[in-house]
Amino acid sequence: MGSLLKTVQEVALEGGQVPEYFLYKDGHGGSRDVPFIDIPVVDVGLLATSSQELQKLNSALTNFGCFQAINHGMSVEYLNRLREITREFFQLPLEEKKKYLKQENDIEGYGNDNVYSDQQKGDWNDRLFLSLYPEQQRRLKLWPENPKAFRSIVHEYSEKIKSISEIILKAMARSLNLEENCFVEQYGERSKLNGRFTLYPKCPRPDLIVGSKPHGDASAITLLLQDQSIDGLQILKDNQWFKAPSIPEALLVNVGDQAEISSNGAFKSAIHKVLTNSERERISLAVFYVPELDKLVGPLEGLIDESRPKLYTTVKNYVNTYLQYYHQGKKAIEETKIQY
Ligand SMILES: O=C(O)CCC(=O)C(=O)O
Ligand SMILES: [Fe+2]
Repeated sequence: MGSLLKTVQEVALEGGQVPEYFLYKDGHGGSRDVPFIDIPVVDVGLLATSSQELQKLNSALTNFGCFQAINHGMSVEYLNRLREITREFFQLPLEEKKKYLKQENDIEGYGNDNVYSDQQKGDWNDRLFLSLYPEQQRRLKLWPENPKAFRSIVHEYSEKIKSISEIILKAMARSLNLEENCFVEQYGERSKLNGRFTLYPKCPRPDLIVGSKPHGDASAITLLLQDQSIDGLQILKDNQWFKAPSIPEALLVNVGDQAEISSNGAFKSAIHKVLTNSERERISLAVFYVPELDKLVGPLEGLIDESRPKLYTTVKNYVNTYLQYYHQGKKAIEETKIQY
């Protein structure tokens, strides 16, 4: 077992028979033939002053588990530059990318899924996973020196995402009538940002192969920069799959399992998946806001009362728990729910 020996990009380039490891039974690649969903658009610049915008945020996170964040202080040209740099990294020769190869049983670096069992099915993507923040925790050896601007632009993006996520977490608290620092304090001053740059190569059998399996994120919140031209991301709402639109100037922000837990279920971790495409490759850049490892994350006091008891147990280092369950095909969030 261990890591896949080849990258998905290599498998895609070789052509021929796709390894069994990627193939689901008929139709399990998911259907493209589903409607788009109108995910609410929230103006981040208005969250501090407009109660209407705050209400919109609350309703989006309650009903969809996500929103499209606009007016966050980054121009579309800047976001396109990040998309470009992501694409450029994956276009480098394999030998160059392999300098940043993820070691077995590590999660940081360039690679794809660790293989834990014979039953496991592979996601059709390669990625570069990097710890972005706090700065002292960066493993610069795994940060590409090519494209040349990679390190500086990703450094700058980390700082921007740090401040945007704090604005959002504070607004989330206020939208629940809580003191604005409730979430950020629970997650800790040294909460982490992890970046996941992903490439979904062209896929020969989109009907049988999945880009990313259905999942909720293990983060508190995730800020996702989607490919500006290729769709593929789908969101589950009321037990139905919908296509998530990509808005060039927006970040798609979703609730992860840990904000569902802290909000005592007021906000729902958005279940999502990614389809594959035979025509064009797709990239994305997800940044996960993850609490400090030794912080206790549980339903906030102000959200527990007689009519709404504590619905989740308090967790610590949830990402670890999440991964253990994930590889057994189970959902960690389900295991944290308290049954009354
Ligand atoms: O590629 C995407 O659009 C989504 C990626 C994702 O869900 C993840 O990295 O957790
Ligand atoms: Fe995700």
